[in-house]
Formats: sequence, C-alpha cells, structure tokens
Amino acid sequence: MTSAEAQQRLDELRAEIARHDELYHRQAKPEISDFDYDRLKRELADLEAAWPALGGDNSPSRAVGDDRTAGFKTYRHRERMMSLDNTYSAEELREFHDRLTRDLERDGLEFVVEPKIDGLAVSLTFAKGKLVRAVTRGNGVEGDDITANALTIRSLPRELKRGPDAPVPDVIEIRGEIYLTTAEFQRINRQREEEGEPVYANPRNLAAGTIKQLDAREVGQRKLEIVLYGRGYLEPVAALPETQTQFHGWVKAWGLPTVEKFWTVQGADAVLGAVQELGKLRESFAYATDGAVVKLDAVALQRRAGSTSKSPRWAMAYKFAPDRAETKLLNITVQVGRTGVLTPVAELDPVVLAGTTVARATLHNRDEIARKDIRVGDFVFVEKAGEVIPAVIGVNPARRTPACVPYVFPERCPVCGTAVVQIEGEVALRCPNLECPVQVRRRVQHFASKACLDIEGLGEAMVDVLVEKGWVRTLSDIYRLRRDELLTLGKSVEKSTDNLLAAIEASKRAELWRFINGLGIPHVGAAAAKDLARKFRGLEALATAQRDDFIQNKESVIGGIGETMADAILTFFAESRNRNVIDELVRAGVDPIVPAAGSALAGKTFVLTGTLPTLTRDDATARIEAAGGKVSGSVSKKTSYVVAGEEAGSKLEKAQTLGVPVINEAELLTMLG
Ligand SMILES: NC(=O)c1ccc[n+]([C@@H]2O[C@H](COP(=O)([O-])OP(=O)(O)OC[C@H]3O[C@@H](n4cnc5c(N)ncnc54)[C@H](O)[C@@H]3O)[C@@H](O)[C@H]2O)c1
Ligand SMILES: [Zn+2]
Repeated sequence: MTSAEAQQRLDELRAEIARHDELYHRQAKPEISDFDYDRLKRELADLEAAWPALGGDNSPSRAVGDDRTAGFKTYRHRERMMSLDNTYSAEELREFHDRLTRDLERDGLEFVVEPKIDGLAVSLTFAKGKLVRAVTRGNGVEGDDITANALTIRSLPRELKRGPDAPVPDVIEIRGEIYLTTAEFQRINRQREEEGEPVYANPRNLAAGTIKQLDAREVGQRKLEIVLYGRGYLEPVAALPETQTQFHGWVKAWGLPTVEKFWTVQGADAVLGAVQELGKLRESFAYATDGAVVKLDAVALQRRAGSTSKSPRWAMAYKFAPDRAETKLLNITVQVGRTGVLTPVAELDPVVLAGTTVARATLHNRDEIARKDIRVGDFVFVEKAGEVIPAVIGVNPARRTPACVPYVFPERCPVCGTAVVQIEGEVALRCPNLECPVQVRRRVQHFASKACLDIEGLGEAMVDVLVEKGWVRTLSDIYRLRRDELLTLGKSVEKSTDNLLAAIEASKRAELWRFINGLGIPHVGAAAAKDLARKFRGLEALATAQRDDFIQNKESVIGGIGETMADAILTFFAESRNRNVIDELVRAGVDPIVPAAGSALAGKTFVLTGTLPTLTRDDATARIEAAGGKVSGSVSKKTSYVVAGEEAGSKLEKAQTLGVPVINEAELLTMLG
C-alpha cells in the first residue's frame, strides 16, 4: 500500500465510522451490526498504527462517540466518562493482562470480570446522599441532562442508604447503564408492530431512543431499568474505595441496583475462565450483555496505569461475537403496516441460531436489500446476538447461482395494488392508499381499541369481518353500519348486533382525546392526545392547526408536544383524505366531549411540592381551583398530577413510586391555558 492509498482508505474509514457513530449514538438507529462496526474500527486503528504520519487528530479512533441531542440541557461531568478498548480475541485479552503485569512490574494482579451491559451509559450525581442529576455520556466531557427521564425509573432510589458498610461521600458520580429488560423490549415491539411502525432491532437502541424523548410521561410508559457499577468524581478523596470489588459492595449497600454477578480473580487463565462462565450465564440475566469488562481490581494500580484520550489502560472489554449462520433465502415477502409502511421480510430455510430456530428475519427496507444485493435463492448470513432480532447481514457470493436475479422491490402495494410512494426524508416505502384493506383493518382496530374509543363488541376479529365485507372502508363507516346487513352475519346475532350498535352510538360522545388518539397519527399516543385535546378543544381545530400553534421560536408551545410530533401532526392533516375523515366523522354525528372552558382541570387533583419558580403556593392553588381542579395535601393513587419545584421532597418520591405523573410549573401553566 502506498502512502496515497493509505490516506485514501483512512479518509474513507474515518468518514464511514463517523457516519455510523452519528446513527448509533445520536439517532439510536444503527445500520450495521456492532461486530461489523468494530471491524471497521479495528481496520482504522491498524492503519493509523502503520501510518503514524498520516495525521488523525480528529479521527473517531481518538474520541468517544457523542450522544448529545437537541432539546436537552448539557451538563459537564466532574470526571470524564470514557469508552473501553475492546477485543473479540482471547489472545488479546491475555496480552492486556501481560502488558499490565509488565508495566506495573507486578505478578499475580487481581482483576474483576463484570458483565458488559448493552445499554446506555449514564452518570448519576449524588450530593450528600441525594440524587441530584442524571447525565448521558455525551462526548465524555459533557452530556445531556436527562434527570427528569431518569426519575421515571422506578427501581432507582432517590437517596443512598446509609449504613456501617459503606460511607456516603459528600459528592459522588456513580456510573452505570440504563437498559430495558427483554420482556419490556418485546412488549413494546409487539405494540409497534401492531401499529405498523418499524420495530427496534435491539433493546439497546430502544432504551437509547426512549431516554432521549422530551416528554418524561412518554418515557414513564416504557419501563426503563438501571444498573450501576462504576465511579466517577468523588469527594472527599479520602472516601475512595480500595478496590473495584469493594466498590461493588458499596453500591449494593447504598441500595442501588448492581450487576447480577461479577468475579474477582487472579491471573490470565482465571480471567478467561470467568469470561467463559459469564458467556454461559448471561442468557439468564435480565439485561442484554454484549461481553465482559475486565478491570484491574486495585484502585491505586488503576491510577498508576492511567488512561489514553479515550479509554482507561486498566480495563478491557472482551466482546462475544454474535452467532452467525448461513442458510438459504427462500423468499422475500412484503408486509404492510397501519401507516402503510412496507416492510420486507426474509423467509429462510430454518436454521438454529443462539439457541432458537430462525425462519424469518427482517430485511429493513428496499435500500438495505439493494445495498447488500440480496436475491431470492441466495445463501445468506443471518446473525443474532442475545435479544437482537435476527437480521440478514449479507450474502455468500460464492454460492450464488445464475438463476438468482436481482430482487425488484414491488412498485405496487402487495395488498391493494396502489403504486407505492416514498416520503421525503424517509427510507420506508408506503402504500399511500388510506383505503388499503390491511391499513383500514389496522386503523379501525386501533380506533375501536381500549386505548381509543373502547367500543365493546368491535374487537379485532369483528373488524376483520366488517372490512372484508366491504362495509367499513373509513373510520366514519363505523357510524353508518346497517342493522339489516349486520344481521346477515349469522343466526342469533340479533342481541349482539344491537349491543354493538348501542356501543357505537354511545362512542359518538366519547372524550375528545380518545378520538385524537384513535386517528393513529404517527408518534401521537394517549398522553399527547390529552394535551392536544386540552389545547384545541375540537377535531376541526386540530385538523387545521398551523406550525406556530405547536412551535414558536423553536420552543414547544404545548407541553409534551415537541417538533417530531408537531411535524407528524401537520403531515398527517396535510393529506386531504385524513382531513376528510374528520369531516365525515362529524357528519356521521360524532360529537366529542370537550371539557368546558374554565374547567380545563375539572375532576383533576393536584399536589404541590417544593418551591415553584414564579408562582407562590397560594397563587398556584387559586389558579388550579379557578380552572375547576382540586389541590390536595397528600399524594395517593387518585392524585392526577404532582407539581414539583426546587427541593421537592418526599411527595415527589411518593408520586414516583405510585406512578403519578410529575409536572413542573411550565407544564401546569400550559394546562391552565
Ligand atoms: N452498529 C453501529 O453502527 C455502531 C456504531 C457506533 C458504536 N457501536 C457500538 O458501540 C460501542 C462503542 O461505543 P462505546 O464507546 O460506548 O464503547 P463500548 O460500548 O464498547 O464500551 C464502553 C461502554 O461500555 C459500557 N459498559 C457496560 N457495562 C460496563 C461495565 N461493567 N463496566 C464499564 N463499562 C461498561 C459503558 O457505558 C461504557 O461507556 C461498541 O460496542 C460498538 O460496537 C456500534
Ligand atoms: Zn395497499
């Protein structure tokens, strides 16, 4: 390789890695597997080592991947948050051990082997034992302040337990990982699938995407968890633990969630033994792990070993390679979701991967298939790591036969035949036909479901029948169902038909937010629907809203409705057919209940705690009561909201344990209108 060639490859690699860093850390939407990413990183490191003259001060090999995103205040860590050097090779793990033995001139070094939790790094600051702040890693120097979102984590204590076994320092940054359990990951993905939204590829991406939502109430609807294992800044320095093993004991004594298991061992063989044991045990852990972290146990030795610009020299991540198998791609099918998104799915010759039989795998979208040139009849590599959804990562070109022709993505919806479209800025292709039977079915099912109009008797099976018969093509058709037609559905359906028609009739007077939720606007869930109902007080007003009804000077006007949601709402109603749905619903007699003006808070109970920035307690109470709400002194399950200010105390804690929504003064003022 000439110097010019090396330079060219370096430039390519640096650009490519920077792009994947952005996708992974900031957008939580990686395009390639960690394994492939780590390979690119390794190639870069090797090239940089071979060509030290070819610069690279700004190289991604020198920096920590940056997760900072718009909408959050940033906060400077008192001590930097680092990344870890990683390897997939046992041999290199040995070299790490031998290097430290040499550098520290000491035999029989002790190491701690911990699970490497595949979540999102977070730093918690406790001052005088109280949790005051949660911050993401960011660029290592400063991160996003996600305190409000972290407070939705029920297993996170607000205060460190004091006891004889663990001194509570004046100030300490405790590092750990925010994650989603496998069960919660699957629950959310199932729901997304039902709603025709793309599913998340793994729990890590979903956790990362969740913690960066701007509405803490939306975050609270996904059950995030946390585990703590590391230490940042600490004051006074005399309170430093002697070993990492001791620190784990403290974390536990303070009452914080700790890693499920760790090993304290001596020598390279024992380290590898522990890593192997972890490899077997990790399937039983509540969180996804992508490897082991091996750390020098003695804190004094850690300090002697020091760190590079990016990672400590006293620790190393050993990553487990994902399970990979080769199998034949029998077919590609295309599914249509509620919002019309077309998702290609690989139908595979069944193969065993990471302990389960895999017969289908996601192909993401048209661009992915084209980029990897995946063809029906190819032998493909399928990969699955832990809880990750199996994915086709590429083809084996050596086994391609001439009969395999390039895959042509359907230009028409496989269900209704309408020409598909691509919305600007999206990779997905959609069937734009709002009357497409699959979409109609999913939309009507959503509209009638418990979270929306809650129409009894209009379950998924019934909706299927109505759509199949052609009686329901749009939401408003529900309100035009004919008794005589329904009676043709079978014998002795008279009673159930009358019940169904009565339930449908009653739903015309449901609360406004239920209709808003029922429209199926992307990104708009129940919490947002309630905010929108309070603000717009009618379907037509919402349908004709302008951008500045949502966002002014880049600031959100309606608490809880950020830019993504505002755009989704405007795009939705820019489609004339969606606006027609509103007109038709109104014409069909739909007349949602809107809380009367001046009683915006009717039936709601508030509890105030802490000092609010501008309102006194009496002011706040008077304004809540004027709007028809009640103010109570203690938090219970019946409390609608806790309004928390500076130095909020036990009431805030109680609200969090009971799952009562917590709002700040600004959100209260928005509710008051
Ligand atoms: N697929 C992609 O496109 C893509 C892009 C960028 C990064 N990545 C992946 O992200 C990672 C790189 O990011 P990184 O800098 O966070 O490195 P890393 O994840 O390899 O290691 C550092 C992180 O490990 C975490 N960690 C988990 N358990 C730990 C424990 N017990 N002790 C200490 N730390 C622990 C910490 O949050 C720490 O920040 C790599 O795994 C890489 O594969 C993937
Ligand atoms: Zn269609």
